[in-house]
Amino acid sequence: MDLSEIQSVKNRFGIIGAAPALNYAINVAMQVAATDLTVLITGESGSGKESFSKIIHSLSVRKHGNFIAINCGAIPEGTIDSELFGHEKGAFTGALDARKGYFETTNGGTIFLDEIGEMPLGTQARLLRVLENGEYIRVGASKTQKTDVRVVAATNVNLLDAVNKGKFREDLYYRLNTVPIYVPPLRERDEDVLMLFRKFTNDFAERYRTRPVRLSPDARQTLLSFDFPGNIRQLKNIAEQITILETDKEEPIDADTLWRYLNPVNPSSRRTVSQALVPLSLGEDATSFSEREILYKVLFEMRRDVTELKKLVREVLKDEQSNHEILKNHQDLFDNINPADAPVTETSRLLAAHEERLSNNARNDSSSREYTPASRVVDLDRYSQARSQIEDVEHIAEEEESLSLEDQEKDLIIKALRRNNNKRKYAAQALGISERTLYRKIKQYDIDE
Ligand SMILES: Nc1ncnc2c1ncn2[C@@H]1O[C@H](COP(=O)(O)OP(=O)(O)OP(=O)(O)O)[C@@H](O)[C@H]1O
Repeated sequence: MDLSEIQSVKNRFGIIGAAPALNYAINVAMQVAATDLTVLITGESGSGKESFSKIIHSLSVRKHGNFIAINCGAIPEGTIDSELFGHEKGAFTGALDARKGYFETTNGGTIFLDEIGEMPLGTQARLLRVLENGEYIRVGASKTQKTDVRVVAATNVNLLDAVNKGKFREDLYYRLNTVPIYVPPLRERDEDVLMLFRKFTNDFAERYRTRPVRLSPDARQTLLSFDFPGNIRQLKNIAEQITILETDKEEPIDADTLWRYLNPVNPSSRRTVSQALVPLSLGEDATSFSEREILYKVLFEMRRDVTELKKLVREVLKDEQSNHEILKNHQDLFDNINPADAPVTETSRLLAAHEERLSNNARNDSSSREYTPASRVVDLDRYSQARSQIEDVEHIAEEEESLSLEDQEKDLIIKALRRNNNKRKYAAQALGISERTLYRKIKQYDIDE
């Protein structure tokens, strides 16, 4: 194993970590890239499987061909055949034109089939055929076509279990598994946790124009002992939350504060570091725990946002109302205030920063706004509106509290979908869950899109 070559691949693909199991997996990917073999990447959700498919494509002779990543769990069962293999005009209701599938458009390149365990059995039969001899048939066609595509597949479920349950074809499993690559979970890469945390907090500090957080020795131990059911994706989310919410960057983050981010559902449960090693969800499988924990975290974050926002607006209202009193009693004096001399309170500074982030339009408008007593009265109207909006938010938050966890989950998903124009990919990103999980939840809760 040439460690310097492995390091250069890590640099090129932004892979952080030095755990031997990670180096081994990268080495296998580098070796297999040059061949045209089918590769199956296994590893828990969020462990970083996608980069491996890119390494394999980029270091192969197909590097100038197309690379396409498809999440099999995110495509509805009724359309996956047509997406992958294309269809003829009139093949089904709504097929107004013939359409090429990904196996046709990626001819000469690589297809990454993520969440392969979610592929319906009928599609598995078509995939096996294309893997065996490059042949496929468009939906609704009778003519066989040929393509030359390399397949890299990934799964975060045990495919042999799926084979035993009759959900996955055994012949396809062995065909895909020609070369397996195992991406280790974060808890098996102790030495990488601190390195990744530092990298993520530095990157987010740069993005949000703040200083990177530091961890106390106890907090570092807590991070090292945590299980990370959501793996690197979870660590990255936590690093982002801490960077934004822990505004006091003078002191290092202590273990209790860090624990609130690691376990927002039950923040008071941390007593000793060793307790962090105890499974948190006996009786629940790791996947459902990780999804639930992530959704809890979203809820927690929303609550915290609402609380922060309420605090902010109350402070601004207080400031503005007392200024309004002064304005009434000392109109003459106030008229003479030079805008440049006006005190800038911390809350108004925060609000301004918040406004700036929220809307470019606001930034454009602000240049035409003048700081006069009249405009401050108008501002009071704006803050009254803001107050009533906050009351609405409080009302919604109260309603949310009265909902069951399932209802809250459903509600969150509906809101995320609406906010993202029903684009599942972006809604899933906003919720911090995979597209496959989102798709399953949409079906589970029977959500209309
Ligand atoms: N070694 C790493 N260094 C830096 N970032 C990483 C590393 N591994 C993963 N990430 C980041 O973690 C996130 C999750 O990784 P990725 O999407 O590849 O996981 P996955 O195993 O494909 O998950 P899923 O099975 O849910 O699709 C991504 O934002 C990715 O950039």
